Amino acid sequence: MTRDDLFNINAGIVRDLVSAVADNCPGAFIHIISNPVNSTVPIAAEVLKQKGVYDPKKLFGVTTLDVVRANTFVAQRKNLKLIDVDVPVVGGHAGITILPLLSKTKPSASFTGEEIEELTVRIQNAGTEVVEAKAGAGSATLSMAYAAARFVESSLRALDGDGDVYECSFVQSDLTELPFFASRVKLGRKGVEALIPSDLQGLTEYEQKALEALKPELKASIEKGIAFAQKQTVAA
Ligand SMILES: NC(=O)C1=CN([C@@H]2O[C@H](COP(=O)(O)OP(=O)(O)OC[C@H]3O[C@@H](n4cnc5c(N)ncnc54)[C@H](O)[C@@H]3O)[C@@H](O)[C@H]2O)C=CC1
Ligand SMILES: O=C([O-])CC(=O)C(=O)O
Repeated sequence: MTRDDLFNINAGIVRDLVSAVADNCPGAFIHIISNPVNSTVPIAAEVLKQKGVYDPKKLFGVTTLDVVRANTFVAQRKNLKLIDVDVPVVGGHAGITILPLLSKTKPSASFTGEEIEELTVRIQNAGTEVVEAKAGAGSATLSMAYAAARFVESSLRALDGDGDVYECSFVQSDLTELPFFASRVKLGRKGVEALIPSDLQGLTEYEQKALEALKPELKASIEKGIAFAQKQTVAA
């Protein structure tokens, strides 16, 4: 089962839950973790638009687990302290749409071409690895909970006025030609305060190619979500 197979079940669940959020707490930060995130976030956006309460700064797809995995695998490979490692992961949250930018790893680390290929594929497939290992009994559970807790805590710090909160998230974006894109964002009291474009500048040839390669799949997933939501009329 892929994240996209979950579309038929989760699209309706996300539509209904977000519709309830729109009615009851329209100003809330909304964190969408249900898969396929690449489609469920656009569904949520459409529902909120239909309800007249869409604030793109407050709608987030939770891709934190991709960063957690990237940091972990890089720390293991390079014998670094996990707490020090930070790898931005951009694009989306499925297969090749997950693009770890290893050249932007902090602290700076060098990788052979082979290591880049191996780590990139491992990070992209880590969720599927767990889904297959559990064979129908669900997906990554504890690591998802950890990632969700981290993102929520960051959101709470931002709401509390901390001026130094950055996370990667799948949000409405103008960093590429796609309407939604995961990148590092600065969080503030009102939600997304700024998208951070610098991670996408000065990419290696490998990353640039991977970025172009992921766009058609990500675009199709976004459009699938929008089409689903536009076919339905949410009760006003
Ligand atoms: N974004 C991310 O990093 C990750 C996302 N996921 C996604 O999180 C979701 C949950 O995954 P698991 O916990 O493994 O699934 P699961 O099948 O173990 O749990 C799903 C839960 O949702 C409940 N549920 C079903 N219909 C519902 C409804 N209409 N309203 C409210 N709750 C409902 C079920 O009772 C069940 O407790 C999946 O969509 C999965 O793909 C999982 C791992 C990582
Ligand atoms: O692959 C899945 O359905 C679960 C998931 O999103 C992840 O573990 O990243």
